Amino acid sequence: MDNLARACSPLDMVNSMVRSGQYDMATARAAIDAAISLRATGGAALAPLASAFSAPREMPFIDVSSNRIVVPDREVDLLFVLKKPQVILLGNVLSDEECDAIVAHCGSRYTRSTVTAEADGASVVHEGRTSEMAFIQRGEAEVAERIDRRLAAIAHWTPECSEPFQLQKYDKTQEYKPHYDWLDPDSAGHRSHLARGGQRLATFVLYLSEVEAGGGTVFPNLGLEVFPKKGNALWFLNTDSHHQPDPQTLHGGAPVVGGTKIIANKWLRQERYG
Ligand SMILES: O=C(O)CCC(=O)C(=O)O
Ligand SMILES: [Fe+2]
Repeated sequence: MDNLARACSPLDMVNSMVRSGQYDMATARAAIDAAISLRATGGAALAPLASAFSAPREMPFIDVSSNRIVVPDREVDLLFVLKKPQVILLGNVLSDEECDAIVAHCGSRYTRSTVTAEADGASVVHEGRTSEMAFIQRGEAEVAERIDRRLAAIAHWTPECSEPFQLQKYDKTQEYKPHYDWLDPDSAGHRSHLARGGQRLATFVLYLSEVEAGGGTVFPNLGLEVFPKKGNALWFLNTDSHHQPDPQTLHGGAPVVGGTKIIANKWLRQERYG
């Protein structure tokens, strides 16, 4: 109640409770919802108010019980599954035409890629990420909306709880050195990003171009390298089931040796991202 009075966000409080190791996600959410209800009624009674949290369930998930995943507008192939941390390669997620349409839509709007500065959360150029990037905002392109809905169906997670597509274009020698996609709750700079939509629970990397040589997505701690293939999508969970960062998810984009690699990132958040 004190924290609520000091206007900490409900999500911040839930994440802190879970990090303390004393509560699981569901218990922490229920406790914060109850405290909010109590506060709204002046402490008189527990009114059944709507939850402060918008996410539909605890974690996004992909159904791996069958080798084909059927979503309303496509049949997707399950190519491999790594159990822990969960890394899944999906085939036939996008058609060639869809990949080309997304790339064409972004045309020449790329700028040098940035990373989030730990000190203040600013977007800064970094020697570890030498690619160029472009964004597709929500509602901007029909093809992006369609793929957004498809990914939402595959991952059982509402598109509202995800970031807009971020494209990355790597020419020869360009790379993204190993890093984490999760936001670090102990970094002042990341906290402002966490305040908008919460943690990045899962990542989709959509491969939009064929690459002649190099450019694999590498996981140094797992001894894994996934090579880009147009229309495929790589998925991994960035956190455990309690939404806590998983250090095993260290990954990067290896230098491109021949051709141009273009990917679209889609990050699924804990809460509505807007
Ligand atoms: O280029 C890749 O394969 C991975 C890109 C990546 O990890 C990122 O943009 O966060
Ligand atoms: Fe990444």
